[in-house]
Amino acid sequence: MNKTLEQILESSRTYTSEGRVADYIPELAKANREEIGIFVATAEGDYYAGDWDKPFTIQSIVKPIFLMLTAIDNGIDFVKAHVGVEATGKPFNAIDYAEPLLLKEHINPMVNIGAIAVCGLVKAASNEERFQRLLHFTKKITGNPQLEIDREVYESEKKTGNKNRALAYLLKNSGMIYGSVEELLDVYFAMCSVKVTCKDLANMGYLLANRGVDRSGERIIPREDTIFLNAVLTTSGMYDGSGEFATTVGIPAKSGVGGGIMADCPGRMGIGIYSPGLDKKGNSVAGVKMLERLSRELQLSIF
Ligand SMILES: NC(=O)CC[C@H](N)C(=O)O
Repeated sequence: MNKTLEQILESSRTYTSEGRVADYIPELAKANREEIGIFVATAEGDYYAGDWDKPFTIQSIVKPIFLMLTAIDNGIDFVKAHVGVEATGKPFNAIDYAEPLLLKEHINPMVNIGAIAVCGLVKAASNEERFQRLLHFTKKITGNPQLEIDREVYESEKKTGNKNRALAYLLKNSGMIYGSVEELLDVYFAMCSVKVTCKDLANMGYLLANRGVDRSGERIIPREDTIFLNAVLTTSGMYDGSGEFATTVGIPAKSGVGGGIMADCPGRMGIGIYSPGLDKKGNSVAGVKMLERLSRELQLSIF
């Protein structure tokens, strides 16, 4: 299996030069687009190749974590009463929500506006507690108690994240954020800046693949929440590239503008990917290529 991963990685390496690193968060522009890594976590063991241990910020892959903890805290019916599950077909940071569309059923939790809303539904007495709970939960589902925030990326996004600020105020105006907007954005920016590796993402994917039970046998997420989450990831985890990704790879996955992709093949494996060169939609170019090849090689598509 390590040999297969090595081959897939090497044959996808040329695609690293096709992508562009994200620069709308200035600190992310420092990423080296030649880096490329893959990690696969299975019940039998771990397999990896390339820069699987290079840290990068989790960015949008935190969106399923918001959704997971909110679902655990409040139940799926509560979540569905606050946000929708239909793919928007729009870029992840779209702001062109006509007023009639600013209703919960049009707010998808895998794009920025919905993720900010869902972040605010995580149970906590204060936003500081909300952040601590989310970080603790992220450590648990990645199996990595050392996770920390990349302060530079956090400050960089906090300083320049005015579009997210605008989205959050739209939510506030529509009654979808309850407390302080700025404090909630702070939680959102800080959680997008958690530093992870391919291994951390693969462990998170493994948990989803294994219906919420980790490798030590401990149940971390209720089974029905993993089914809900995998369905949402399959239909909207790759932003407005989700349909194409379903046809070429065919497994639940979530990408982030840091260059990471977390994917899982239910019943089989969790996968963590890293390569920071992105396509126009914000998905890792070489990362998607590796997943296409892995899916073909191991017949991963769930369809
Ligand atoms: N697509 C992404 O990874 C977006 C996350 C990023 N922190 C943002 O809000 O813009």
